[in-house]
Amino acid sequence: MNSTSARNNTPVTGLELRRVFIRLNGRVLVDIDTIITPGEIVTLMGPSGSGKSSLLAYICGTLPVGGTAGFDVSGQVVLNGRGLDGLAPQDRHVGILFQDDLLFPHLSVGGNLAFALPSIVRGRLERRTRIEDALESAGLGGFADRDPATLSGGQRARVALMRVLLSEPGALLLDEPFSKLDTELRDQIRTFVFEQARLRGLPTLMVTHDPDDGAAAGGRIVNPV
Ligand SMILES: Nc1ncnc2c1ncn2[C@@H]1O[C@H](COP(=O)(O)OP(=O)(O)OP(=O)(O)O)[C@@H](O)[C@H]1O
Repeated sequence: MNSTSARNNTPVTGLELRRVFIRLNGRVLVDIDTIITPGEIVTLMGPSGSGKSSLLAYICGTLPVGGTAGFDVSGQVVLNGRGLDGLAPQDRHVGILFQDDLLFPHLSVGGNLAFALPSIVRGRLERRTRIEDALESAGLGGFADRDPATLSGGQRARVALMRVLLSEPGALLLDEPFSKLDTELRDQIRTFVFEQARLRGLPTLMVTHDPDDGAAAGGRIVNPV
């Protein structure tokens, strides 16, 4: 399924959430219809249990749908003109950053990043160069052989972001990725994440409880319903 602008027939770029409804046991958790444009950061705010993470899971293709305890969903998710519904999570090209950095403890920093590189990037040298460039741009030049356990919280957060970006996503989802960082670090990492999202023109949807995150993003603030 393709998405085109009615006016000039050019593909719509960005992340479109078309009349997305998510219900759980008859309760409407999400009712949203919006387009997040390239480089735009939209903040999704709402109380605990209001369906924010469920919406992100739906976009990623990991929401358990149907069955006795499942969610009931309708609508469409379209990324840069390509419909995502029905695609496996790994085929959607949507990157997500969570509250926990989820770095693999048994791999080096470089090993963690290598894991994310698209398989089309072949050749040891090319892979190594991409990893080193990513670390350099995160202010972590020379960290490839480090054990993640020896990194600070801020360094780990930067590696986690680079791991997502190396997978070359078409959109970025942020599920409260700053909430476990202390205030000063939180400001730094938040600024870095937003800079990278804008630099790469990624439509970005950020879930948060914290109004400061929304203010720092400086964009639209939406609610699940
Ligand atoms: N796998 C699941 N199976 C059944 N119910 C679920 C599942 N995941 C979440 N829920 C329920 O769906 C509702 C929405 O949860 P969700 O995690 O999307 O909310 P949230 O707004 O992200 O909450 P929080 O801010 O606390 O993370 C809650 O009532 C939750 O208990």
